[in-house]
Amino acid sequence: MSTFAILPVKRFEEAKGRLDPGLAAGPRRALAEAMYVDVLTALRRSRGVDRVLVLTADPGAQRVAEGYDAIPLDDPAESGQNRAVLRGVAHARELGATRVLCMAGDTPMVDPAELDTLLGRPRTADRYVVVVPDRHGSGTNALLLSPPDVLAPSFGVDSAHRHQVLAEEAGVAVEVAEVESLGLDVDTPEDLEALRAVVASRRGGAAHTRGMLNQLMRTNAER
Ligand SMILES: Nc1nc2c(ncn2[C@@H]2O[C@H](COP(=O)(O)OP(=O)(O)OP(=O)(O)O)[C@@H](O)[C@H]2O)c(=O)[nH]1
Ligand SMILES: C=C(OP(=O)(O)O)C(=O)O
Repeated sequence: MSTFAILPVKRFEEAKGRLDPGLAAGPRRALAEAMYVDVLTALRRSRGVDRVLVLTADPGAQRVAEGYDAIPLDDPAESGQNRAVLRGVAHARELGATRVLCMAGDTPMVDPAELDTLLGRPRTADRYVVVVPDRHGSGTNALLLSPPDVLAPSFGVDSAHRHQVLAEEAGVAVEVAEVESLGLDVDTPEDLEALRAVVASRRGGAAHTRGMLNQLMRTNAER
């Protein structure tokens, strides 16, 4: 079995638009980059992930991917998460992947040990879909596909339910797996407050995001 992680990353200067105007453009960009590096770090530390494909048109994100032994793939179209993920899935199949873990770059708390538990869980079927919902139970923060083309990812509003319906319509076993460290994706100001709270409540995890938020607090305090 060969598990590839597929990580789509929007250009940092275009990312996290829903955090505007609460967070200025500079900190928004820095947050997007810090969260990406934390997700990439967790993927590289996960024993269950064999390779990481990063789909991005951002030159900085491409360079960081290489530094983490991930494979950067350009995304000239920049036509949304689903199209980017589909390109990554196709490339993963060419490289021999037998399943793919479709991730997002805005889940900085992700814990590699929890990824290993998710990926290592014995499954009787060869063809299956695992949906990891967000903390509201409506979004999809990770999608495990075996084989990689078992289902066309359909990220977006209410995607957790949609992915389950698509799997059922395809006659494929589907599992909804809550993963505590994958519950929080940072899209809205409310998500950002939740992130600040969870970072403050723990000593470890999300090192780059933690550092960026601490720097932001210091900068604001100096004003
Ligand atoms: N490569 C690539 N990644 C994308 C694209 N659109 C979104 N993503 C990534 O897909 C994941 C989920 O996207 P969103 O939650 O919508 O992130 P976002 O677009 O920065 O947030 P908003 O600007 O608020 O929509 C994140 O990792 C994004 O970086 C795209 O067109 N190309
Ligand atoms: C992409 C998704 O949501 P968001 O845009 O809120 O990250 C999703 O949950 O499928």
